Amino acid sequence: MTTTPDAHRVIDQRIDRVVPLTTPALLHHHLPLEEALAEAVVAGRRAVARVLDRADDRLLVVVGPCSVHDPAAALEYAGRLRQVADRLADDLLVVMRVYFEKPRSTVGWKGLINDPGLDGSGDVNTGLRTARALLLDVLRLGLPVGCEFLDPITPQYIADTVAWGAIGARTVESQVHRQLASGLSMPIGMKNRPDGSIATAVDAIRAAGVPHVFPGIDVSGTPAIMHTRGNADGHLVLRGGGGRPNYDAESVAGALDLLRAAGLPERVVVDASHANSGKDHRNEPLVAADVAAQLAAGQRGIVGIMLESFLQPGRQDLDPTRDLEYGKSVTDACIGWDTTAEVLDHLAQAVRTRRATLPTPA
Ligand SMILES: O=C[C@H](O)[C@H](O)COP(=O)(O)O
Ligand SMILES: C=C(OP(=O)(O)O)C(=O)O
Repeated sequence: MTTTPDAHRVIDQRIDRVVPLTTPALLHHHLPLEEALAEAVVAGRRAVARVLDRADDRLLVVVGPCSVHDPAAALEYAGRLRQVADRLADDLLVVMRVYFEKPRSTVGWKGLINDPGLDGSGDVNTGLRTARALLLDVLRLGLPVGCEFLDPITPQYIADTVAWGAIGARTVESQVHRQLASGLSMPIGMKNRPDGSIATAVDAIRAAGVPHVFPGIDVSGTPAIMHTRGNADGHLVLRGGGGRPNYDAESVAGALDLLRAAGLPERVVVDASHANSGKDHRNEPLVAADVAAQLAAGQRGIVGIMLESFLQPGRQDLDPTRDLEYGKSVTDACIGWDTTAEVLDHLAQAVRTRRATLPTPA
């Protein structure tokens, strides 16, 4: 006769502690997306899709800190960005990078949702609340927001505020993330893999473009079988990799060829940071200048650029023995505010030059 094994000896043997997680619905109840903001999100998503489709000849610019660790500094940044975004709105569609989930190569701080205390205490409930509150504040300032979706259940808590999303280089090959992208409501950028493989991101765009069925949670937090429609707004983000950049004209042309061969729209967003900058923020303006030159020379396949930028240039380590410098990244190094404004002006000028040399899109 078989006996039921003692559950305590077989279940959760490596789980130290289980803490109840708030539901998406409860978080939405406490921090609702007001009607005017919902309209702004819908308008933001539509505007991004139009730029991706080249129905709008502006350049999508996803710009902001590598990660948010201090909501006050992020909001100050948003206030400054809003002014520049308004000034350059004829040429640039500015979306603020408001990133709360950090995929790590090995280990490291995993972002504000995972660890809002920056100390490993892992208070995810506070993280989700802080993240959503900041997203609403940025929307109230009048900026669309972009973020990376890393954890497959996080989107139910925040995705209603997001106009542009990314699947990162480390997860672009994951079926879980491709399925997720197929059901997300906003355009999703697929990053090339850390080793530089663009084909993997092209596969991800194709996979996310069709319907999928997978287990998830609904907005009430109940386990649910999600039947998705497919995401037609998937696009490639070139971030360099395998020890070399891929923002130059030849690399861009090669990526557009791959997209064409896969029967996908020929459009790329260039990430000026990560392996394209060699993780040195001082290289970001050089990458942006190269992209600007390609735009000015008439390259219409480049529909967007990503910049890692914050109030102060550079980065700092999270060090519990020292106060953090205000407005400086605790993950990847960022360009500072003054450089950011110069780079955005330069890109806007390049868009105007491209517009002047090409027929207006239908
Ligand atoms: O964008 C941020 C980082 O590049 C990403 O989280 C990986 O960082 P890591 O290689 O330092 O872990
Ligand atoms: C982690 C990021 O980028 P990548 O996936 O390209 O490394 C990021 O943009 O924060």
